[in-house]
Amino acid sequence: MSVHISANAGEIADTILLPGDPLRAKFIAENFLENAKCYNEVRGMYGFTGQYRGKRVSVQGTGMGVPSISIYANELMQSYEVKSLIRVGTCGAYQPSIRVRDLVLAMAASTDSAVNRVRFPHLDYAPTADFNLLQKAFQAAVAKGVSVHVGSVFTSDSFYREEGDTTVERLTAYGTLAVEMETAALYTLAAKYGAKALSVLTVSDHLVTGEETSSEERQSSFADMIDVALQAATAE
Ligand SMILES: O=P(O)(O)O[C@H]1O[C@H](CO)[C@@H](O)[C@H]1O
Ligand SMILES: O=c1cc[nH]c(=O)[nH]1
Repeated sequence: MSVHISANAGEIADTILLPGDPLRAKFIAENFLENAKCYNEVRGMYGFTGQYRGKRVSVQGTGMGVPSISIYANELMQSYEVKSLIRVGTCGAYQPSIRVRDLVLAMAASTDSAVNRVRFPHLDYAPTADFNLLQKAFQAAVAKGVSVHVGSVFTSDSFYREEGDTTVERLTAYGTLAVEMETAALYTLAAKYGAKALSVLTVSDHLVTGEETSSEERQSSFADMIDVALQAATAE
């Protein structure tokens, strides 16, 4: 057991999917894994372990934002020796060439979170994805015929921005693909523990064009994202 996860040693696979929403963890376990068993309900942050194409895979909700995912990522790697972590989340697109429902593979993450300024007081650390996972996810997305974009994302501490804030415009001008709230922390912690990490994101809304997804569209694009993530997680 760790502070926020009630699993016994050995109950969590060394490969894990990490949705922000704990109900998405339950949905993935029930619809994509075989013989899934729940190992965590602490704080309603569900975790399950099952099989995907004969391989053991877990799925754990992380909550929203850098502090919340940092708790789960730390405990999964420190107490349960998880080695490969794939975030499956939603993001808001910045670039006009990206459409809602597209997939974004986060190669790198900028952030306005202060955690790395505390960790590295004299430099700007560059949190990056594991290349091998990124390559496998890209290949899986292309093979499925999914519209996929690879590049940098912005991990923001704020879902709602103040009036007059020009962050979106500046990051868009510098080629950032999309905004979400966890990837920079996940990549940094994976580097600390010598683990592999990747964020596979579905575009749920567009911050520049205003385009949005319906709940039915979200469901089917989630399926593409989860399929791509599971293929990347389990490919030899
Ligand atoms: O869909 P999830 O994984 O929760 O990710 C995105 O959605 C939440 C905001 O609505 C933030 O956690 C953001 O990163
Ligand atoms: O963090 C997020 C996720 C989806 N859409 C946004 O605008 N922000």
